[in-house]
Amino acid sequence: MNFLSAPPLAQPELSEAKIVAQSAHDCLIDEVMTWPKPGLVSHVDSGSHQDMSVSTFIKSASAIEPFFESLYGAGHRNAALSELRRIGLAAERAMLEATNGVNTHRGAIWGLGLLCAAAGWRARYDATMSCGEVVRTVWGDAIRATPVVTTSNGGRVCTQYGVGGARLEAANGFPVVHKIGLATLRSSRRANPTHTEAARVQCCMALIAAVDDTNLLHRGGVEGLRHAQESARAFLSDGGVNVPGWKIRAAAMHADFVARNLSPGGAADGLAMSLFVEKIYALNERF
Ligand SMILES: CC(C)(COP(=O)(O)OP(=O)(O)OC[C@H]1O[C@@H](n2cnc3c(N)ncnc32)[C@H](O[C@H]2O[C@H](COP(=O)(O)OP(=O)(O)OP(=O)(O)O)[C@@H](O)[C@H]2O)[C@@H]1O)[C@@H](O)C(=O)NCCC(=O)NCCS
Ligand SMILES: Nc1ncnc2[nH]cnc12
Repeated sequence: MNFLSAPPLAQPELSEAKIVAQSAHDCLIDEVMTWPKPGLVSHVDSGSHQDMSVSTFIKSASAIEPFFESLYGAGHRNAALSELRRIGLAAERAMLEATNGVNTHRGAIWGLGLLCAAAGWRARYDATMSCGEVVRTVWGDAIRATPVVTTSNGGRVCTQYGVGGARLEAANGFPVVHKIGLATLRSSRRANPTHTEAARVQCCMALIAAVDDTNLLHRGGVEGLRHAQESARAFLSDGGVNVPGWKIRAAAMHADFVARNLSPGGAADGLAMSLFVEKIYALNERF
């Protein structure tokens, strides 16, 4: 259906919006409760971070959940990016209040927020499109037209190193989330349906190998990014989580990233987003 000629506005089913927001929240929790993720915060330790722990992430995830519901509603009424931005900025303020000023989930608010809006849009207009395709088709041009913020860590390194970062990933419809993250989760689950944490670790490693993560560039420059990507590729080509001893190898990689102060925050967001689209497509029949 052409969404510009859609019938008069219908209110989204409240339960759909709540289920989607709760799913986004649960995926953030599943992400942080995954170990070993190199350099990242988990229930085991705080990785390369001094100012946050698992409890900071749990508080942050609860604080931002209501905004995912609003973003679903905004997508359902085909709102412009400026409206999504207003809700996203309010979510960032709620996150900072809950964490005493620590940036836990800015990238996740952006990515999961747009995907929640896409879930609302596709529930109303065209459920055959993936959430990523919806983001690209409906809001992609507006995202591209938004100037790069030169004051954020991500914005600065995007300008310095000529990478696209979180903005371009979104404008392109989150190809890495769908082609790498979701694909890795699905193949890991097929290979070993009961090893749920191992599937998340494998997904995180595949994303580290593929993403030009602006957090890695911010903390380690090009050398840090390359080291992280090569370490993740070596982990995967040595059999990843499908061979005995994988946890020891992943834990050693975690210790190496901590020693180098590297943190792939963009890949962590990508893991939460991959878990989210997997969940949404599985729930699809209910919507
Ligand atoms: C357009 C925005 C995404 C702004 O992005 P920008 O690049 O300008 O700025 P950042 O906020 O610095 O970066 C965005 C975060 O996205 C994650 N990320 C990194 N690389 C990628 C990638 N290649 N693809 C996708 N996502 C990526 C990453 O998030 C994680 O890191 C955060 C911690 O970062 P930081 O504070 O820098 O971390 P530290 O290393 O600890 O810093 P120091 O202590 O050294 O200072 C954490 O939140 C993770 O989630 C990047 O950081 C967008 O945010 C925006 O415009 N928002 C406005 C609201 C809006 O329009 N919303 C729309 C609908 S919701
Ligand atoms: N688990 C995690 N550790 C550090 N940064 C993150 N950004 C998103 N999730 C993260």
